[in-house]
Amino acid sequence: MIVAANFKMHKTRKETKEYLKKLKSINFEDIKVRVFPPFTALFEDELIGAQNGYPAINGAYTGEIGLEQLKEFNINKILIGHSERRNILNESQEFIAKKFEFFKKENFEIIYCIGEPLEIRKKGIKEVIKYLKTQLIGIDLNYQKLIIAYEPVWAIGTGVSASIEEIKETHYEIRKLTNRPILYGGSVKLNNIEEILKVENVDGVLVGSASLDVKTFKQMIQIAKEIKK
Ligand SMILES: O=C(CO)COP(=O)(O)O
Repeated sequence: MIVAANFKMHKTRKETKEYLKKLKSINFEDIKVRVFPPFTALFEDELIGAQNGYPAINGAYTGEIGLEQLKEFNINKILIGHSERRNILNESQEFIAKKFEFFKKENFEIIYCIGEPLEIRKKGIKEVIKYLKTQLIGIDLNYQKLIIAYEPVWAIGTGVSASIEEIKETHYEIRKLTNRPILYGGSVKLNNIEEILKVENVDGVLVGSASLDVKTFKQMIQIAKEIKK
C-alpha cells in the first residue's frame, strides 16, 4: 500500500524539513510513504520525490529543472502527467510521454497521473476509459517502477471525492490495462480514506490538501496500516 503527499505549490524548505521530521516519528511498517514538495524544498530523503522535471540532463530550458538538479539531491521519484500540469501548464500527451520515457530510462519511480474531466464522467464509464486511454498513449504500462494515480479532475481540490462505486469501476477497468499499483487521488480526507483504501484494486492514495497538515497525514498512514490487503 502506498500513501503519497502532493504538496503542490505549498510549503517552504524549512516547513518541509519540519514536516518530514514529524512524519518520521511514526513507524510506517509496510506502507510506502512518499512526499512531493515544491522544487525549492527538495532535499535528499528516501521519502521525497519531485512534482515535475524536464526530460533532459540540463540545457536551455528556462524555468525548468532537469536530471542534473534532481540528482544533486539523489531524487529518484517523480510525478508525471498531473492534471494541473496537463490543464494549467498545457502539457501535451506527447510531451508527457517524452518525460515518462526519459525518467524511465533513468530508472525513476514514476507516479503517472490520469483522470477525466466532469463532462466525460457524465457520459459513463465506457467514455471515461476511452478518455483515460488517450492519457496512456506512449506509456509503458509494464514498467516495473510505474505507479498509476487515477485522479478524476472534478474531484481534485473540490472536497467531493469520486463515489466508492465510481472508484471501484474505474480501478477495475484500469487493472485490465496494467498490473502495477493504482492509487486514487481527489479529495481524499481523513473521513473517507478508510473506505477508499478498502476498495478492490485501490493500492493506495495520492493526497493533496489533506496532506498539508502532518498530523492528518500521519493519521492517514495509521489507517492504511490497519487495513490488511
Ligand atoms: O491532485 C491531488 C493530488 O495529486 C489531489 O488533491 P486534493 O487531495 O487536494 O483533492
